[in-house]
Amino acid sequence: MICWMFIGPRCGGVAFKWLEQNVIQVRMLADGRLNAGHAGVLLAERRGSYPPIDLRILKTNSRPGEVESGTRRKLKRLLSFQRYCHASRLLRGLMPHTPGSLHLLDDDYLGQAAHMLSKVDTWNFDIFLFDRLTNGNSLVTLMCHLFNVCGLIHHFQLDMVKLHRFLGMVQEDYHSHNPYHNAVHAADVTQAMYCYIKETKLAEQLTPLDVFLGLMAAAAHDVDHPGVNQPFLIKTRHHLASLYQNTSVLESHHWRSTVGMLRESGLLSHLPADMSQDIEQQLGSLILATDINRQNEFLITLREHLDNQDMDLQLATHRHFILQIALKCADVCNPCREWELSRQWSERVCEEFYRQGDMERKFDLEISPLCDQQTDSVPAIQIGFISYIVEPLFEEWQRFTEPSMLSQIMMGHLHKNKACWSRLRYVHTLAETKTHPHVEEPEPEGGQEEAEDIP
Ligand SMILES: Nc1ncnc2c1ncn2[C@@H]1O[C@@H]2COP(=O)(O)O[C@H]2[C@H]1O
Repeated sequence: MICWMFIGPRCGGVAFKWLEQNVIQVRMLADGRLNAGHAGVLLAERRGSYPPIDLRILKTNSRPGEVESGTRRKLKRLLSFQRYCHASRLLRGLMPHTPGSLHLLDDDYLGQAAHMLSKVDTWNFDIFLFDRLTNGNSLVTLMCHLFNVCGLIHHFQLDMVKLHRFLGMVQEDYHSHNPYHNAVHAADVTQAMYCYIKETKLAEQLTPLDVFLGLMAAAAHDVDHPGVNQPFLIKTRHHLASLYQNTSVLESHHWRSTVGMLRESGLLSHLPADMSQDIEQQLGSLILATDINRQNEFLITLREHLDNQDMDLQLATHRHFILQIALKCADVCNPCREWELSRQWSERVCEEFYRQGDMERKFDLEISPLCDQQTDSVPAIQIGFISYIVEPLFEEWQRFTEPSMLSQIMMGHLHKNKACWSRLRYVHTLAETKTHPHVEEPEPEGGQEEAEDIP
C-alpha cells in the first residue's frame, strides 16, 4: 500500500504511528515526505533539514505522483534559499536554532567560547560546554576556527560565505534529537581529530589537503544519522538499505549527503574538477572507514604495518591509511575522555540504543544486541565496548605515536573509566540481587579496588 502522510514540524528521532490495521508509519526526523513499503513498515525519506518547507510544499500536493514530479525543482530551490538564510544568519552571529525567536549571542558567552577555542588542542576540552556557549553552533564555530588556524581558508582560497553555508548545512543535517549521533558528537570527533592531527608523528608529514580531508571527514562522518543502526534499517526494509545493498548503509549515506552539500554550497567549485573529484573520493574512503563492522580489517593492517615498521608517511597512500585510523580513533574516543565527559557520552549512546530497542519491542521486531534496557545495563555495555573495540584500537594507536603524551593520557582515562564501569556494574548487579533474591550474589570484580575513589 502506498501512503502519504503529512506530519508535524521536525522533532527528530524516529517515531511510529499506526495508520491502518497492519501498516506502521516510521517517521525519521519528522520530515514531511514518506516512502511507502507494502511490507508493513513505512519509512520516511529524508530530504534535507527544513521540514517546514517540505510540509508547506507537500501540503499543497495531495497526490504522491504530483509531489514527486511537480515540485522537485521548487523544493530544491526553496531548500537552497532556506539554507542560504540560515548561513547568512550564522554569519551575522544570530542563532539559527529557534525559528521565530532569534537572539544575539550574549557577549560573555562568545568571550568564553573564544577562550575555550584558544585551548582547542587540549584533551579535556568540554564540547558540551562549548556547544552551550555557542548556542548549539559548536560544529560550525569549531570548524571555522580550525580551518582558520590550520591555514586552510588561505591555502585553498575558500570563500567564507560558501564555507559557512556548507558547514551550516552539515550542522543542520545532524538530528538534534538523537541523544548521541548529533552535531555535538560530530564536533567532539572533529576536536579529537584535530588533537590527533597535531601529534608530532603526523603533524610533520601531513599536507594541507590531508588536514582538510581529516577535519571535513570528522565533521561530516555521521551527517543525517537517523539514530538507529544498520540492522534496523535492513530489517525494516528502509530504502537506504536497498540503495546501498545492506553494506555500510549509514556510512555511504553520510558520504553521499556530504558530497551533495559540498556541491550545493559550491565550496570547491573554484578548484580544478579532478581535484574536487579526488577530494570527494577521499572523503568517501575516510567516512566509510568509520563502519564499525570493518574494525578488524583496519586493526589487522595497522598491526602489520607496526610489526613490520614499514609505515612511510611520505607516501600519500600511507598518510591516507593513518588518517582513516585517526578518524576511527576519534569516532570511538569517548571512553578515553575524562570521566565526567566520558560518562555523558556513554549514557547518551545507550539511551539511543534503548530507544531503538523500545521501538523493536513495540513492533514485535527482534530486539537488537545492546538495545534492551531491561537486560543490557550501561556499565555492561561500556565494559564490552571498551574491551572489544576501544582498547585494541588505542593500544595500536599508542604504538604508532611511540607513545605520545596524549596517547598516555587517553589510555590513563580509558583504564580508569573501565575500572569505574566495573565498579558500577558490580553495584548494579548487587542491587538486582537484592530485588530478585534468587539471583546469586556477584563476586567483587577485578577493577573494583582501583575504582574505589571514583564516584
Ligand atoms: N561509549 C560507547 N558505548 C557503546 N558503544 C559506543 C560508544 N561510543 C560509540 N559506540 C558505538 O561505536 C560506533 C561507532 O560507529 P557508529 O557511529 O555507527 O555507532 C557507534 C556506536 O554504536
